Amino acid sequence: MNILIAYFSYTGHTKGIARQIQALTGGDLFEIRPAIPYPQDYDTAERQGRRETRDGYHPPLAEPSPDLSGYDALLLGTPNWFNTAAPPVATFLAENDFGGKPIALFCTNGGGGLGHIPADVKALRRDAKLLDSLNLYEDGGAGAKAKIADWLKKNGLM
Ligand SMILES: Cc1cc2nc3c(=O)[nH]c(=O)nc-3n(C[C@H](O)[C@H](O)[C@H](O)COP(=O)(O)O)c2cc1C
Repeated sequence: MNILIAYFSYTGHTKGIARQIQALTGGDLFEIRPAIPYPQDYDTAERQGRRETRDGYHPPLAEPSPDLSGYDALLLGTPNWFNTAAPPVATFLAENDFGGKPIALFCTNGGGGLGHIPADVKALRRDAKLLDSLNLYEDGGAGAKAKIADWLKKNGLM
């Protein structure tokens, strides 16, 4: 099975999870990066993120997405930003047609869990066939690998 692992990460937690998923599945990694990176100062980035999520803004991305036609499933990673997906992930979703292929979300958060991320993803892409989502606190801690493996197995991806 050909798997694409696409993710956005600001402070590195979601990136770390994406790498662990890559090690377990052998899938291809794609980092979703906004054309203009978020400011390094956390508070400034938070203010910008608050504005963008409130306005439903889709920031332009730095690179075009890989050709999705060769993949059987998409594992899509985002931090919880104000209970929704980070804006670059919203751009990625809005710009890409998955043709009904399965999408499994993985999310890292600061205590708010998945928020309404799955429902928001579904609203952006009505054609999406959403599998079970994975939800980890910050970098997932010591138990992350086992949780990731369980989630992959439950979704038939490992
Ligand atoms: C702009 C911004 C908004 C955030 N909003 C939330 C939130 O609403 N709920 C929550 O649980 N965590 C929130 N967080 C914390 C992140 O979801 C959490 O630290 C996550 O693991 C960061 O992933 P990353 O390191 O891949 O960027 C927010 C962080 C940022 C920068």
